[in-house]
Amino acid sequence: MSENQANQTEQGQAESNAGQNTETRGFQAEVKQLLQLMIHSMYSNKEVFARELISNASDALDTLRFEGVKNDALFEGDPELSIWIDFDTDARTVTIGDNGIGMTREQVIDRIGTIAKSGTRTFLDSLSGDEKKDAHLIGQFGVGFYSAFIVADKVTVDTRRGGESTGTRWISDGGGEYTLEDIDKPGHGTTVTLHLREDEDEFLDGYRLRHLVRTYSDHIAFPIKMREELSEEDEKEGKEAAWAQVNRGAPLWTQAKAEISDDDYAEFYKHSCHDYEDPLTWTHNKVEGSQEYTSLLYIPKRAPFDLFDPNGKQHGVKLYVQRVFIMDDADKLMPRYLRFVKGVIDSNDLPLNVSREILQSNRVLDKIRAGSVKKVLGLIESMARDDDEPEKFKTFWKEFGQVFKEGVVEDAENKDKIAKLLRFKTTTDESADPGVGLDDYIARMQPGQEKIYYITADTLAEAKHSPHLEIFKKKDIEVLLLTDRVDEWVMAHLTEYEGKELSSVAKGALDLGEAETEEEKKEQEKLAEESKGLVERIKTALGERVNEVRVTHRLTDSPACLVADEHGMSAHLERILKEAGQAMPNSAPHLEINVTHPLVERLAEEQGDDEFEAFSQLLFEQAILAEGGELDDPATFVRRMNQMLLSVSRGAA
Ligand SMILES: Nc1ncnc2c1ncn2[C@@H]1O[C@H](COP(=O)(O)OP(=O)(O)OP(=O)(O)O)[C@@H](O)[C@H]1O
Repeated sequence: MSENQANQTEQGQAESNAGQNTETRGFQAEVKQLLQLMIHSMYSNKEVFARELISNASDALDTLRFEGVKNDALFEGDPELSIWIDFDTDARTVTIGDNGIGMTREQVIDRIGTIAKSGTRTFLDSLSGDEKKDAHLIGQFGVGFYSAFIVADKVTVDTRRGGESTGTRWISDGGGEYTLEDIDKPGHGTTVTLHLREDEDEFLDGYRLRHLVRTYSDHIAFPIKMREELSEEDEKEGKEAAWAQVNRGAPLWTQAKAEISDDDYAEFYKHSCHDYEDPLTWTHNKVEGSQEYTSLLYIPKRAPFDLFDPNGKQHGVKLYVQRVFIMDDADKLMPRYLRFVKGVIDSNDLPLNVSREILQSNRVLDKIRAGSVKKVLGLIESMARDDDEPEKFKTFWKEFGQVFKEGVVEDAENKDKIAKLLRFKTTTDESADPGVGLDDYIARMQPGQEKIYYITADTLAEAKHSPHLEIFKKKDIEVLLLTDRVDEWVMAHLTEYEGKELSSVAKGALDLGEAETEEEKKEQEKLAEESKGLVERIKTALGERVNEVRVTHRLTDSPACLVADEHGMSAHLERILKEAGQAMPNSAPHLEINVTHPLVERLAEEQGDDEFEAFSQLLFEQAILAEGGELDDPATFVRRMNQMLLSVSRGAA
């Protein structure tokens, strides 16, 4: 520890700048709310403050080391990077310091007076006030710096960015405001001083603090130093306690797997990935040969609240080169559909002064990324196969299934592997958790069935009750029920699996292949032949509203349904795109009629042209409604329906 560093543990050495430029500011409303929640709901986990503040210090050291490669002046001649922890029994304070990058005044305002994450307000509004549950939700968010207020009723941050002359002091009691003032700070970096709450004296104890560091921060890559305990004698003689390293200090991923316990892996994860819960699972690999890199990749237990926020910045996977942190821009290391993966990749092949521009298109990085994706897919596969711990895969699918599906579109190279891991609700097994896989579906296909059938809809109820499923129910053919928004998009790219075509039950002419007998096919042809006149009349009555009218064999109970073109957009997708504000050309659907249904038989007997037209329109419009669509002119539909009801009731009278 340098003298500069030691000085930083003492506050208030104001000289020329001290006390100038003082101002009081209010916290952003979200911060206030988060602080209150944190203090109340995290109390049973109050030790997290140490891990969070040490993590921040370690990140600041990482950043300095990265920026310092190009700008040596940032180190200010103090290249030995470390973190230190100290306490003062009389003042009742605990201090955590670092000689990292530090912050300018603007950065302090920006970073510890506001929450930069978008969607925070929505997140906070979703909190229930139920403490136990909220503690978990807070975990999703990442408790961060504010965890200091769990044990402190006042927090002082002294910070100076490397290369700047003036430092900044930030003080707050966690109420609604904080004050800022200029200070002279000899060493660059940050010290956070916690003025402990009344009952928190347990942290004014070297043994307790050392234990915390070893439990939670052992594998932080920088030395964490504390003053050694003095014997009574030494104390009497007024000896200065020496600083000594408390943590192991070697990055976890560089150690042999056999030496690392599950607890070590979990603690490292919580530290470096800013999570409050243990991870769901992980994979640790050392790759040697033409490429040399180590990856330690985790899948969290819970999706972050901003998983679907396009602007949401996830901590993601951090890239290190020869143990020096380079960046945590997850996009370069993981594809979007694996954006929930966290951890570390450490390459021996990239140059240390690698820039973001170089990383944009770099073959070494491309290979590392491809290798890491394979590892993650392997990890998910092993969860899916693991019959001893089925809960893990269920959790994975519940939290990340929707995002993972995007891989079918995004990652052509691994499409088949991804498809194998997809899980669906189906007509046969709606309660399967997390759902039915395509391999299981194929294994129980009906004799003669050649395709994998699916239906897309907004809700499970809508999918299950769709008239399109009637013939499938009759023939006991399983149909996948797809209700996620991404499903339409995913299925447009997943047209085949293991040589079997995937086919929408609401598109194209229905071909059940050999699942239909010759007799059934002949019967259908006969019905179609006999109904030619009726089909022609309906087509004339409906005009442009329909593309084609044909006799169906999909329906057993309903009189009619709509069908999209084989290669066209399904009505469901059209609706999604319209809702998203896209201009849609008006594509007329095909109307299929069930000529054995009493209503259609009755229609065939209708002699009056006006009545026939109104009846046909009704048939068409109820087919739109039955598949979850909206009518362009609902009032006219209601009028027609009422007229029909009246004439029926008059007829009955
Ligand atoms: N010791 C420090 N040195 C430099 N900057 C710091 C330090 N501590 C905090 N900061 C800055 O304040 C920001 C906010 O910290 P905070 O711990 O609340 O969130 P975080 O670390 O970004 O994410 P998380 O909420 O997941 O912990 C950090 O991103 C960092 O820019």
